[in-house]
Amino acid sequence: MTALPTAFIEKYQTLLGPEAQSFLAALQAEPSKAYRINPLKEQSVADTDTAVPVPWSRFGYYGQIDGHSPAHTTGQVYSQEPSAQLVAELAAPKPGSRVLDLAAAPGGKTTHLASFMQGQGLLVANEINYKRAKILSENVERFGIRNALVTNHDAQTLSQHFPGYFDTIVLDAPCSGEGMFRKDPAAIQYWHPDYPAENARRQKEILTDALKMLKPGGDLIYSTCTFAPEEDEQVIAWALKTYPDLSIVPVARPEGVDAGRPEWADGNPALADTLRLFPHHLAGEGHFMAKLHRSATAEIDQSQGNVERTNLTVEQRQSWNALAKELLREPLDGVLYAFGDQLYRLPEGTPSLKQLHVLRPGLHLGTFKKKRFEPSLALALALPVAAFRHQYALTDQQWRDYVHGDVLMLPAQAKDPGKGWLLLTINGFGTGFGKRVDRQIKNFYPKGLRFLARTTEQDAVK
Ligand SMILES: C[S@@+](CC[C@H](N)C(=O)[O-])C[C@H]1O[C@@H](n2cnc3c(N)ncnc32)[C@H](O)[C@@H]1O
Repeated sequence: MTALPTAFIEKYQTLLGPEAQSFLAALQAEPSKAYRINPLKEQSVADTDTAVPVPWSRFGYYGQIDGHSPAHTTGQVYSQEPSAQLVAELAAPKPGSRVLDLAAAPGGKTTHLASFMQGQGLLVANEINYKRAKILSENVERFGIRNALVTNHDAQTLSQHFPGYFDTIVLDAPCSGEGMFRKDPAAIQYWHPDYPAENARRQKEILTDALKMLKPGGDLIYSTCTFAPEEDEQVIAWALKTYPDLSIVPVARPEGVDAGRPEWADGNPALADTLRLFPHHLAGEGHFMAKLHRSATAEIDQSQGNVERTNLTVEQRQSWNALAKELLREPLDGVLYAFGDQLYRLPEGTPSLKQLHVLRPGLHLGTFKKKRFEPSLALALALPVAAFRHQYALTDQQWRDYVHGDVLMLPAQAKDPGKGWLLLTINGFGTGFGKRVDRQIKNFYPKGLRFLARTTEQDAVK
């Protein structure tokens, strides 16, 4: 591991006293790996190790996920280090509520929040950086999330669209990343003594904009993956002083999780209700989090909440209806919305999308082509397998061929899966679409996602 900066070591020796030695030693140890299973999928995960649960996470287990495995590609699991798994647990949004994940890429908290929402309500997953927003959007698709808008805005611009709108906001703020030191040695290179203070300035700006979007009576979870008091207790102390309608919600502290340190900020005893996760006290990389509540009587600007309506032409509706009849056992309800040649089903109560930079407005249904409609991968990943009329279960080798982009041949002895569009499954989970023509199954796995999946034997001789 890259050596820790001397100024960093000295800072934590001063803050932690005799405890610093075990903290600094923990930063030299191997990182903890974990993942969450996806409750939006209907079955339990057969090929992952669920022996050791992450104690504070409803869906979390210790262990490493192969990013090229069927379990990962079909969205049954999401890799996320253990301490980060407490953030969405504090939020635990209700199905049907309005939720914002303001700094969302690559999607750890978004996928976790969606796990609580069960496809009901509106989840806005926003990311300022376009490239990262695209990765976020892919992860939303892979996880089978039906009720998310993925947007690409800075916090200030977003706040103008959604005044006083959200019941729950998660601000997993950009930070100095001291809790990333074990996982990503590059984070050590970025660090310098003024880095936490620089980050704190930006965090206060983003938090100011985030709070403009929080309803009276709503909750905001602020979190960082750093240990620096400037970015943790001191930001919350500043927020409590600046916004008298905010208070810290006391939350149960799981074993191994530390209380926040009032003495590292302005001494406000309420700061002891924030949470610190240290790698020398639990198996996780490190995090800080605070659950803030805005009083129900707070007076702030609130959005009028115009709802977006369908914008389909008659031809587009006919084209989708024809495909839906062939593909699905039951019609899909909800507001259909065309974005250029792409068709989406909006999350319930989606506000006006005008002037919003949206990468994914809800569930992607597919693409209008000349005189036909092509279903999307998102549809295969989001709906239960039983929703599709015709399915074909791939063997492991066929699945490797499929994700590689090859045309598949129906074996002579195979049971007739039907003609036309087929949902292809692996281990009982939808993995994409194929189109059956005679004994061939044409491959519709998106070109940008294709990869070479190795067999376990190939991995063994690697
Ligand atoms: C800690 S990461 C988020 C990790 C994510 N929540 C997850 O769990 O996968 C912080 C994110 O904030 C974004 N960011 C940076 N500056 C921002 C700003 N001014 N407003 C909003 N987001 C910002 C970064 O691009 C980065 O993706």
